[in-house]
Amino acid sequence: MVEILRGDLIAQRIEGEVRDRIVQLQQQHDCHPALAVVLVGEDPASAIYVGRKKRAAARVGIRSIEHRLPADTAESDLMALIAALNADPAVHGILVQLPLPQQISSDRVLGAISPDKDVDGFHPVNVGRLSTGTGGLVPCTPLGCMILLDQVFDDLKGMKAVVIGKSNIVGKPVALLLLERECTVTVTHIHTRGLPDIARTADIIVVAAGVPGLVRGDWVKPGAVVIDVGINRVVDADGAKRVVGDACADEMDHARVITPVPGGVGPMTIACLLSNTVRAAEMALGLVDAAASD
Ligand SMILES: Nc1nc(=O)c2c([nH]1)NC[C@@H]1CN(c3ccc(C(=O)N[C@@H](CCC(=O)O)C(=O)O)cc3)C=[N+]21
Repeated sequence: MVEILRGDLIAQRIEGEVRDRIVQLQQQHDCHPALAVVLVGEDPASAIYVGRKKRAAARVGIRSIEHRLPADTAESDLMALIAALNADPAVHGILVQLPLPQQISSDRVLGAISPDKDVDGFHPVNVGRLSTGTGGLVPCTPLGCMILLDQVFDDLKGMKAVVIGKSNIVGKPVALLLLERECTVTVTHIHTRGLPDIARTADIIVVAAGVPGLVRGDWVKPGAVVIDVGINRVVDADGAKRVVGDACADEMDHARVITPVPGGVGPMTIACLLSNTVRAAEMALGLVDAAASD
């Protein structure tokens, strides 16, 4: 019988650890970690995610400062806000919610965030550090996936991992983290020829393709572990709205472990955002080095 790995429960444990570190920072350094969340436009899904991040920050004692800008904001105005947040010593983390409206270049915006405040880990300096295994702030969803795998395995060395999806926010960074742990990593995507056969070779499948139910039961070797990053809003045959992952959850009985959607990777992403914010505050105080691996 497949084990359902409850990310929401592990996220609660991480939140507890983050809360303890914040108490230390407050008592020993009079430091109050703060996260600036920038939301441009009215995308309803983005508004929901930002709301979740704010509530989670409040639970652990992180001050969250929300900046809501209209959908027609000029790139230069957003850049000016980022410059002000970079310069503000009371702000430890900056998150610009993606996607951005089309008149704004997300590459330029992400590149303008100070790498030391880049709690998403999307700045090219942090991408470079990740690719050379020299620390930096690591993207939240990939970090959450690795913590989930650490619940299953003592050591990932020598495992065969297949990543499905090649995005900058999940597929590429999670592949680098798996490689750093000495997995043999194959990065694939929806255009990969023979994808089911490749997936069947995997001990670990991480799927972040944004295609509901892409990974079928017969893509998964018996005993494999499936980390499902997909969050897809679908309408059932009976008209009910549901959130489903990129794997067919009801075809995974022969797998060793699968992460549920919702309640799997999503809550881990938020817990890792909180943990990155505390790490940014610790870095600002000189308590940890940006080059440290944790
Ligand atoms: N700069 C930036 N950083 C991000 O990290 C970022 C972003 N932009 N844009 C959008 C995506 C999406 N994302 C999610 C976070 C948590 C859940 C989450 O907690 N999901 C719950 C609820 C799912 C639901 O019902 O909607 C779950 O999976 O259990 C989902 C999605 C962060 N993102």
